[in-house]
Amino acid sequence: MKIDGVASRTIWLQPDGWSVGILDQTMLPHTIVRHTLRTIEDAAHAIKSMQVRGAPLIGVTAAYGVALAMRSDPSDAALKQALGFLAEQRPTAVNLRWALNDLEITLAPLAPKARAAAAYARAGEIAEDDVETCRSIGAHGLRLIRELARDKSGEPVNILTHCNAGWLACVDWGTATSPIYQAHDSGILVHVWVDETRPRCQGSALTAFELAQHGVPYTLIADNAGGHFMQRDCVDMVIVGTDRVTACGDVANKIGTYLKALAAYDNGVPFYVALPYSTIDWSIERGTDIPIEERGADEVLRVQGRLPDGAVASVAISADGTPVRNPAFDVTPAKLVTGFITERGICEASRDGLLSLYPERKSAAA
Ligand SMILES: CSC[C@@H](O)[C@@H](O)C(=O)COP(=O)(O)O
Repeated sequence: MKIDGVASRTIWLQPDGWSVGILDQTMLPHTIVRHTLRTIEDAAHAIKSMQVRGAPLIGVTAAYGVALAMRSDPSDAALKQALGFLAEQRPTAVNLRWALNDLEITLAPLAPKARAAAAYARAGEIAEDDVETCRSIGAHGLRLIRELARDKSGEPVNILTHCNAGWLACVDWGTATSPIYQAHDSGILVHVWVDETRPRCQGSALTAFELAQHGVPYTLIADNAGGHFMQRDCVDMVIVGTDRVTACGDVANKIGTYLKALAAYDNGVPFYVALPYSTIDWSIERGTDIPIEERGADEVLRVQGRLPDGAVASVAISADGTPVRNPAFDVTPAKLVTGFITERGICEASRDGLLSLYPERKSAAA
């Protein structure tokens, strides 16, 4: 997708052929800052500090992190350490572990001297695969939006989304936003309700930014406003992303997603979750078994924004010493999800639904 009219990705190999460029998402929307990752520590820091974030992008960054590690030490011990170190940076998005597992399977059988080149090649493939996967998610989701548009008599289809499951969370296109971009590009009128998504404001800082850059009409709303707009018939569908879907279809996503799903259920609004195959955790049955990341109190106690003089600053919004809990994700039970939009098509949010699209998993999931 584009920033200021220039085709951009969230992560790329630099022209030197080994260091890795990223867009720093902690500085958006106020400043466009790009960094270069040169070591595994740089990659781990980028994931932990959320310079890169979003389930698919975390996975791609981890893959490049292994490549950077193999460049300096391709031994068995270094490989094991790199995989363990990167895995512990963020616990909920299963794509991180999925990518590391893939790299382990690719690299472990190789002679150490072959590992760095193989790791770069595989990281590049994972990145390209993510682009194609997200493009396909969009093509399938577009059918749903097109159907809704038929009943709108020229009015826009109103889609609510939570957090950022856009191209900034992936390499390109996004998961939840890909159907929206493809609908917009094919001339269907769409309008997006963008949840602010406290505490880190991925909605106001990132989703609003990327929709504006692509020219998609949107309105930013406070997190608590979604239910109100659903009651007033202002939301035709909800599309969100996810960090992990269990084998029976429970969905972990950014904190607050569950409340949106409840409101959608109560108001008969279709609630779709867009995801790539790498987000399905076939080893977990119930959403309650998904590890939920707890983040620092400052994210709740403070907000970051731009001051009148243009400087970006963080300010306190609560009294010093205020006790805080800050779970970064919640779980939406499958029964509240209308369907999954995947790169293979759309299915019911259930074990049978998932297996209808991924029949090769039948023996593993039995
Ligand atoms: C396609 S991204 C899907 C999810 O990763 C996204 O909705 C989300 O919750 C991101 O959380 P974040 O904490 O910003 O990494």
